[in-house]
Amino acid sequence: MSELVTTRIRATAIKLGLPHLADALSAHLSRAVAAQMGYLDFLDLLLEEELAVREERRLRHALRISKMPHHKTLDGYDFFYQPELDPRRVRDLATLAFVEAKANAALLGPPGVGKTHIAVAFAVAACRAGFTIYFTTLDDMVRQLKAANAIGRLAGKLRTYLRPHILVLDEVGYLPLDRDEGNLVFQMISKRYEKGSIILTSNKAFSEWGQVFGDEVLATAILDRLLHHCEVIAINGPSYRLKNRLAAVETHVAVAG
Ligand SMILES: Nc1ncnc2c1ncn2[C@@H]1O[C@H](COP(=O)(O)OP(=O)(O)OP(=O)(O)O)[C@@H](O)[C@H]1O
Repeated sequence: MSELVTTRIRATAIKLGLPHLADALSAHLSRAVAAQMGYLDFLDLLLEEELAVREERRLRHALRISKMPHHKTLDGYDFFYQPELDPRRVRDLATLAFVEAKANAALLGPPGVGKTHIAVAFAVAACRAGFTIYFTTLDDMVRQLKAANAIGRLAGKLRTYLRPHILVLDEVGYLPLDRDEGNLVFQMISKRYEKGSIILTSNKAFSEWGQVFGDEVLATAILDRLLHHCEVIAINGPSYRLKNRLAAVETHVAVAG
């Protein structure tokens, strides 16, 4: 192909918003010539690669704006460390049927068992599948909603938590809320009810949520909406944060003995 035509295709690709195709054209041409590729295969290769590059860019952007603290996946989760947790159940949930159904998932258990890890793994899988995610701790969300409410901007701020397909609500129960704060959480949960998924993590049993939200009636109303369509996973095991420390102590005891 003449240099003139290549230059024209590159310019057209840029005008059409296909910058990767423009960049990679020469390299692809050489490969196509070397492999004696047919016209259709060549076009297929160009379009597939443009799509892959776009998808990668979309994913990077979506992960960045999700505010997730990391992007861990189930591949990095050691199920042997939590033998009471059924890996099939967790992997089933990672297929995201509950997200399609606009249902919720709750991960309950003591500190360090990997509740956030698994919540993020679900969210990363969902992000790959094209769902939008927003990650927050309960405490941070309440602070943001309170500040917005104080200046008459509650409705706008609520939208941050209502818009994404999935809201990851981390660390429910770590700090108790007063009744007004609990009420802000209720507003968010009732507006999301059957409209979008919440994946939450909590170190408190549902029976203790009255203390978390500063009011038994309010906690019941929140739980009623949250649990109507909800997958609950309880992880009862040791903290992974202590794994190496416990192993070191055991070695020390064995050596000393
Ligand atoms: N079974 C596991 N396999 C691999 N890594 C794990 C496992 N469990 C936890 N971790 C890791 O241990 C650290 C703590 O886990 P994570 O924050 O998910 O726990 P958590 O249950 O949410 O704790 P907390 O309630 O204190 O926030 C993270 O780095 C996480 O990736």
